[in-house]
Amino acid sequence: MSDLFENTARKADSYSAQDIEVLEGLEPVRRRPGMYIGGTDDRALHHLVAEVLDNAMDEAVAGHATRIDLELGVDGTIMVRDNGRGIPIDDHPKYPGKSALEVILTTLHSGGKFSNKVYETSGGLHGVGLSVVNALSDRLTVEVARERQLYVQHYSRGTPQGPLAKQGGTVNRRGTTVRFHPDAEIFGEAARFEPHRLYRMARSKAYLYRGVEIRWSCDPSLLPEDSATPAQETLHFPGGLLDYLNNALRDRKSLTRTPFAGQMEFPGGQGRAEWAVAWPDDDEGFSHTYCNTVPTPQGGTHEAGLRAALMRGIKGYAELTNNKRAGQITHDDVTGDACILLSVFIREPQFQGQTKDKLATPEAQRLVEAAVKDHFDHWLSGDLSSANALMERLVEKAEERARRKQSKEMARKSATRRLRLPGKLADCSRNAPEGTEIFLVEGDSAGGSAKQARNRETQAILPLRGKILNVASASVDKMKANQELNDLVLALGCGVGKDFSTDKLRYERVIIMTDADVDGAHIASLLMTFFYREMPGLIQQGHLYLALPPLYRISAGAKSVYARDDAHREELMAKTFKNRKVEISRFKGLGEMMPAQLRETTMDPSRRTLLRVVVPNVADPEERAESERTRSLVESLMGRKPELRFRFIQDNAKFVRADDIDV
Ligand SMILES: Nc1ncnc2c1ncn2[C@@H]1O[C@H](COP(=O)(O)OP(=O)(O)OP(=O)(O)O)[C@@H](O)[C@H]1O
Repeated sequence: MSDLFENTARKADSYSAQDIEVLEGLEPVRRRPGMYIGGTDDRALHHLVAEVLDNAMDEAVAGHATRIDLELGVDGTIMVRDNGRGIPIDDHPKYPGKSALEVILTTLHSGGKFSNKVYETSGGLHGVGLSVVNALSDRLTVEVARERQLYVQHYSRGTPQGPLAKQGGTVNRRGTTVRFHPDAEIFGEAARFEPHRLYRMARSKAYLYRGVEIRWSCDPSLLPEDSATPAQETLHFPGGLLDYLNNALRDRKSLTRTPFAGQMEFPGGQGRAEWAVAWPDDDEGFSHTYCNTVPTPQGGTHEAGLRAALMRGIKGYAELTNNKRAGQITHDDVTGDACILLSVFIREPQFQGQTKDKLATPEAQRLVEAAVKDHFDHWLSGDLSSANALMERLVEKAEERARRKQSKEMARKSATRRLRLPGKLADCSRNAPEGTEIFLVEGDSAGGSAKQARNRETQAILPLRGKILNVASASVDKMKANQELNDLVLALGCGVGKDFSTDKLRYERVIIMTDADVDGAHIASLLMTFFYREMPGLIQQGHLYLALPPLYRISAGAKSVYARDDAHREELMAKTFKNRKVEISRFKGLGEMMPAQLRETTMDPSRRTLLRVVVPNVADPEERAESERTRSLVESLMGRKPELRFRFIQDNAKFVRADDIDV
């Protein structure tokens, strides 16, 4: 033991300035690629291409390039070429003797998109994309054709392999070409680009900006035999997002004669939005949104703006046509099953993270909503038969939902009547399970206090008499004959074993509330074992909780506080009542507490602490081993030794994650 302390002490001693690393240049990218491209998996690998393609797109959207080539070579090399201005190759004023190109490729946060001077709206904004791709490629070559000269520089893992070299004159060429091959040290030997993903990426870029032609090509040997992805295609869509939508829908039927599509400049040169929305008859919707041609798979403020405009338009139309049935239509009815394409171009967008999955610019919501709203109103009133067909479907959806809800409530009510609930259950008065809870308490006297302490509307009490049967060591017949367990199953309503279904669960939360002593812990563990074996779904879906009643009341003068256990008591005495004379009373059980105390400490949702009971999920490969461990632990603990059980509960209580604690 003392050796251990000495070693630890020595380690602490030797922790000094020399342990503090400062990562220079592109080293942090290679050391922590996840921070820059969200991981090293397939998605991250393809993100490299997006970074380079986005630069070419920015150049096109800014009006300087009209053509982009994207090529996947047989050895997995990517080439992106544009006919734009070309990355500047003159010396950078801050780094004499180094070209701007080299600075861009070897320095994080260098770029021309921090202001709106060179690019009005751009997908790039952090000035790291190209340097990150460079850092994570074992080979990268840039060619820049500017002012009739071709310049070339080679890199490997972020380091230049020679100076920027003049390669001679070019008459017809201009623009930037980047060729790179991802580093297997980072992405693994098996990492491969998937042609169909790259093709789709190129195609959506072409849809997003009509002014560009993207030439896609890939070595045919890389395509699977029956692949729908072409080896070569020139992508150019003068119809923009409407082309995109028509292509995505193909011959699926829509509720309206034409999709709702349009584009609009934002006032004051703040950018613009383009959209295309269809409501397919089959209700199989999707939503693809973009900002400055960067896909935002998690949506964001621009998408929220579009959804709000559509919702407001529908509500307005319902009012205009005096449609009384439309009152219950929700956002989800309007846009949940729609096919949505939205592309915005705005200055200085704010995204979440370098992979830019979600747009966070707050104004985007207002801008998009205002841009779309009038168009939508006109569109609805311009084709009444389409508008009415759409309204009819939305009303149907809302009514269907209301019917389902009602029948669920009815089922619960009639189930209550039919079931003849156990006589000792003090049920709550609310009919729907949402927001309700049932407390399983130990014995009639605790049950009495709990009944007085509860909120009648949402809290039900089921007192269980004495120790319930230990299901881990009982036969099925014995279990079926057990009155306490039968009452419990009846009260919950959700069935048991194979018949279990959370849909029928009569309460949102099932809370085990036993005394804060060894006996209480034993009963709690018996109940948990029962649920674990007979209603595992109840635990997996997060319905089972443990209440944490106090064991002590500590008071001095008018002030009193409650402590869960001995350690908590000591902590409170030291913190709250330093050197003061205190009176400590120990509760013999919940039945001894005043209802007001029980409410305040254990039952009132706004003041209590609950522990959610969690188990590893056997269906999840990563949790399977852990799940197996839990199973054998329960089996072995629920046999003969109460002390072990008590420890089991305490240990588990300690391991509950913070987000599982419901205060
Ligand atoms: N194809 C290109 N044509 C012209 N300039 C380019 C091109 N690619 C990159 N650049 C210049 O290099 C700079 C740095 O590019 P990089 O990809 O590293 O970052 P970014 O695009 O500014 O921002 P982000 O990190 O968000 O992608 C750009 O801002 C632009 O000035």
